[in-house]
Amino acid sequence: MQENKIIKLTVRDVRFPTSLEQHGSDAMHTDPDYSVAYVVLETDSDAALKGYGLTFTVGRGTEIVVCAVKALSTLVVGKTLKEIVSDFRGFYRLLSSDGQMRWVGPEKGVIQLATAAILNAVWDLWARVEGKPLWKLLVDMHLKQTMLKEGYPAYTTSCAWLGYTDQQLTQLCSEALAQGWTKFKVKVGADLQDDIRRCSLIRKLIGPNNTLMIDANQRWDVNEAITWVTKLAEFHPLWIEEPTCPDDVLGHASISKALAPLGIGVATGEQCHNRVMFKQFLQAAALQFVQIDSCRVGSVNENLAIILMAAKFNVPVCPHAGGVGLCELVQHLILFDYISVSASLNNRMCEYVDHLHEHFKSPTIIRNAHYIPPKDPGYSCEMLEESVQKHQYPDGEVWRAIEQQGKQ
Ligand SMILES: C[C@H](O)[C@@H](O)CC(=O)C(=O)O
Ligand SMILES: [Mg+2]
Repeated sequence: MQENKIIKLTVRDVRFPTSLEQHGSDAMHTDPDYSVAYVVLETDSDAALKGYGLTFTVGRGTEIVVCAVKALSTLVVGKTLKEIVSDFRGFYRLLSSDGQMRWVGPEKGVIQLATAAILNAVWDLWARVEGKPLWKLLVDMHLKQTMLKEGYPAYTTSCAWLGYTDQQLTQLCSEALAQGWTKFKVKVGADLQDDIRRCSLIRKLIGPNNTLMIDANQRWDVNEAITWVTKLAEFHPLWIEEPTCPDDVLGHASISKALAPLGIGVATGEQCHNRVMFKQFLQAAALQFVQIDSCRVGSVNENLAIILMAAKFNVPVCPHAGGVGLCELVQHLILFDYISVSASLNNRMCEYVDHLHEHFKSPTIIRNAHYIPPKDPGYSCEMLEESVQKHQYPDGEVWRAIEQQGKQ
């Protein structure tokens, strides 16, 4: 953005004689003349570029607001737009909390109306500089910008699949740490001693401040889940995922209740078959992390409903993406959740597994353990035709080769 130094502020008292025809009259304001204190900001960059702002008044008194605008104008003139918008909160406070002016407010009455007129002009100027109507500037700003710049936080499951050896686990986890990953999911549930060893290994590798999650893929019954996870509590997992049968809403509620004092939440959703199930899980406080899945329920439509319900219950959405193509698709949904629904990254992250992306036309882009918003049109579902042909079952060359090997 250009600097756009504000070099001049003019303010005028503009009144319309609406009282003559009783337009706008009410029980208390019987003779309003609709009026504005009208502000124009000029910049040094382009004579045609101006910011226009106003505040509404009802006739007499507008001159007092005009005076207040003039009194505040010294806080604006001489500042660059860049300076203002890079610390808009600071600028807002400068205007609303000026050490001497605030006595005739603070943040109310004439001084507040004057502040509104000036700030409206600054917003107008900014939107014009960006070439957007204000609503679009607002919609696009911050959240979307943050996503475009930093991406959506991801966690990795690829270091600790259940079938990996300790050596693999150590190597993959060390590599992931070096790449900037801070959140790790470990598969558990088959053998408690193995789980203790693997979780201890990972916790040592990642240190106390990184995040660990555990995933049992429905292996236990309810009481078993509680006992087992209690024994893993010393590794401080953020959540236990799919502790039991994915249809057992009340079972999940019992597990949630039992594990809450240990600071462990319950995550589920990858096998939750529709929005009604999610509704019940949410109503029963049976989960603390909603794991939407782009391919389990009825596509975007049903996932939007689930995202909105999660927001209503104030439960974070942390999508499931362990599979082929799931990362590609679900990244769109979690960006929607952040930009248009939750506006929060608190306890939120999207799963990432580092497998098979090379078969997609627009594979996910991960930078510094964050999903970078996809730019290509569409839902990122398109696969490379060559990959599809090679992997088509049972006649694709990959499967034919495997079959041949089996026969030898
Ligand atoms: C069979 C899948 O890999 C499953 O283990 C994925 C999963 O549970 C997850 O990513 O979470
Ligand atoms: Mg899982």
